[in-house]
Amino acid sequence: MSGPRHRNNKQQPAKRVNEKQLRRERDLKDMQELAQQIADFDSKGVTSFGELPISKFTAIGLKKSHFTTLTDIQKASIPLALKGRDILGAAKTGSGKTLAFLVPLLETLYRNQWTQHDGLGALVISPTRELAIQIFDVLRKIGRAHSFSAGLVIGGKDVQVERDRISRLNILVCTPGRMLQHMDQAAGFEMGNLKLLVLDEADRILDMGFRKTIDAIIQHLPKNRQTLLFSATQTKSVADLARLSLSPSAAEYISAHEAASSSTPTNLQQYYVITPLPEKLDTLFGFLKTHLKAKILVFASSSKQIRFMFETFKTLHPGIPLMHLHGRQKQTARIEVTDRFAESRNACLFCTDIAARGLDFPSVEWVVQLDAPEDAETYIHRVGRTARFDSAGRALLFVTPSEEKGMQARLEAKKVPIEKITIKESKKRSIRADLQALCFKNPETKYLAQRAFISYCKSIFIQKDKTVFKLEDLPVEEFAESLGLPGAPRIKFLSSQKSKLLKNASQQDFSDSQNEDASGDEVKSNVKGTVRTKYDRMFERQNQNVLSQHYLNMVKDENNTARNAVEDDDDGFMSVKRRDHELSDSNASEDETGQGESDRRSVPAQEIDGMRPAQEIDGAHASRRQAKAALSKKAMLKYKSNPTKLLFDDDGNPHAIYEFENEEEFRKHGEAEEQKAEFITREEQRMRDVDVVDKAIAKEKRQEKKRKRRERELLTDEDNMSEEYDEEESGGSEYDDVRISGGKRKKWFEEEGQAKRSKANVIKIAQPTSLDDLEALSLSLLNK
Ligand SMILES: Nc1ncnc2c1ncn2[C@@H]1O[C@H](COP(=O)(O)OP(=O)(O)OP(=O)(O)O)[C@@H](O)[C@H]1O
Repeated sequence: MSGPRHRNNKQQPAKRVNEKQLRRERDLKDMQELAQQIADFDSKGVTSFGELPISKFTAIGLKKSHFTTLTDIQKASIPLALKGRDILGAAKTGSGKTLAFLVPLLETLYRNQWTQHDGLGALVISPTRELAIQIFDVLRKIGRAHSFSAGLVIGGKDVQVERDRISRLNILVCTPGRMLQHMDQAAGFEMGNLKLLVLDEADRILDMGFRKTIDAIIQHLPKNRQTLLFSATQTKSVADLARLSLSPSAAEYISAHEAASSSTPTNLQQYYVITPLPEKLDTLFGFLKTHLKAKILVFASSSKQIRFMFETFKTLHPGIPLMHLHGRQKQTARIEVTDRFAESRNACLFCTDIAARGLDFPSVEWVVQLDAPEDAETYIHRVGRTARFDSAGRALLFVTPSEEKGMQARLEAKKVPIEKITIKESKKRSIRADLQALCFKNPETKYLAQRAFISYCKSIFIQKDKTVFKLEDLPVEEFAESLGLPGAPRIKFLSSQKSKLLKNASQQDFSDSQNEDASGDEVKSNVKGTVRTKYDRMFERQNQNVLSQHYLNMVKDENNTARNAVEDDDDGFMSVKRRDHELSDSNASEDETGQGESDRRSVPAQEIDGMRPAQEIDGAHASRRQAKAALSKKAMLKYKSNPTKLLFDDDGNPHAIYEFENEEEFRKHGEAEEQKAEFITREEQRMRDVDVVDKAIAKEKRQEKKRKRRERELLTDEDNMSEEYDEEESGGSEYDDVRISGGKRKKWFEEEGQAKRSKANVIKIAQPTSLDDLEALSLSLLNK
């Protein structure tokens, strides 16, 4: 080894120690200065991040991410949070709450000189995976100059891999369920040092669905931490705050827009339209057809409806790229869809409420709520996916006639300015016949339609607000028809709690009782996973050649995917029994409730338009198991005599099998085998003839329907053409929306009363040119 090198080696560590020492002293000095600046800081008149007493590392991250000016909630909450106060922050959707908690988070760890060896310093909890991912992305951007380690704990990934990394991280962004799993299972996962807890969408996290999980997580956390709660619809519940060890008197309640006249963004235009349930899909399809260049989010109440709409609309090609997002998808699919929609310029995303909160998709123009939200808070979050930060947006809510009054009152009470509109007849598209054809051709589609039907009914059944959502008002037969089904599937409400209620109560009492009853979540968990219908079993069988691989994958996906706590689940809650076709499978004749078809008939059930709440089989004292045993097929056999085979004649009268002819007479006609062959040929021919006649009748009916539809369209087109022309002449309206070639704007909907006004006292008649036209004209005049 050479001398000089040896000398260098000795000098370098000493120099390094010196440098480290100097840096530490410098950092300490910076930190003390920063602490002093924070203590002295007066937030009045502050407008930019540059004026805040924050570290240069956070300042670099903010600058590189192009954040310079503070939003209202950031101005109001960041200075207080930097001083170490607990915050309950409420501000409109899209107003920048994420930075309002992420900036103080980074600063807290920085001022505490947090290192890898200090373990977990900050925990951010989000109600959905998508939102957690988004928060994590923002954290990475603005925290890029810091040296903290951060991780995302959201499920859908290998637990072991997460577990190995989790204990080395300083910041975690998580969803409640997965976080608790790690807390309970990861040995050496220490949270005793935690300095800061953030609950984004706090009201959602603290509500029924997550209550137990959050309580369990909080038990693992130290009490002397700082807590920040943010949401567009904030909780002020003292009980909630006590659970988080927040004292309402000590915590700062910041409502950035409390004095505002509306609780939704000012640059958001909001409309509602009364749409009877059976017309919803037609109306939506018409809407999409007239907004092909827009970026649209469509909310429905369950993943089954989303899947049905997505699969069928995809086949019907409205002309806009379609995507779907719900909690039953695999995590990779969810991420892929979210990214794809974020990047799209024009697309329609069908989604459940997993996309209702916090998601920051750029440039969404329309939020359409196909199904009314469960409450005004959910409405506010859903519409908040558009008109974010300083951009504009529009929202359209579909309400059924029976929901209108209640929903309007709820929204008014929450300061939501919403305007009623009606849809122009000419812009409606009926897809009912197409859906019927799809269901008829494709058992998978029919199955999806049935599931969509059930889950919609269930969503109404479990709604807490019974003044808005009335199960008994659902036009079930028409609704089923609108989905392409030949009849309404019968639905049984299987919860024993409900059936006990039913036994003693009238239908009205039953509805009322739901208000006091446990939440939907509890209803779900009572019976979750316990009931499979014969159809479920049929579709699960792998050798079913009616099933495509595509459908099998869908079923598999459904079973494999980790269930999101926010998501719907009608498995085990209601069962479906198709009226239109029975399966001969002997297994299939009994569903998992133990009630076969005959038994079901013996149950005195109250039937509401196709929906049957089931009652306990044998009075209050018989247990389900006893009832099941008593009614099992085997048990029933002993009451039956030997079976007698019957034949039915053409008039439907039963005859014993040998009643028609004795053996001697029979043999006179020739050899049995020959007679059999003859009989088969004859019957086959007969079937073919009948088939030809049936097909001809069906074709005739179809043509007749088509002809009538064309006539109707012709008439309304004529009518609307002149109507549109009138509107154009009169200067159009603020709702003008769709540009057609040649620069003329077409309207998809019109103001309340507009249609009536323009049609009043005038019957516009197109010049009849053919016999068909004449017939259509006389029809229309008769109808006026
Ligand atoms: N100070 C700022 N300057 C510029 N853009 C900002 C600023 N703060 C936030 N934004 C942008 O505004 C949009 C909305 O922000 P953010 O997602 O934090 O809103 P939010 O209040 O959390 O909304 P929600 O209630 O829906 O969760 C984002 O695209 C974000 O990048």
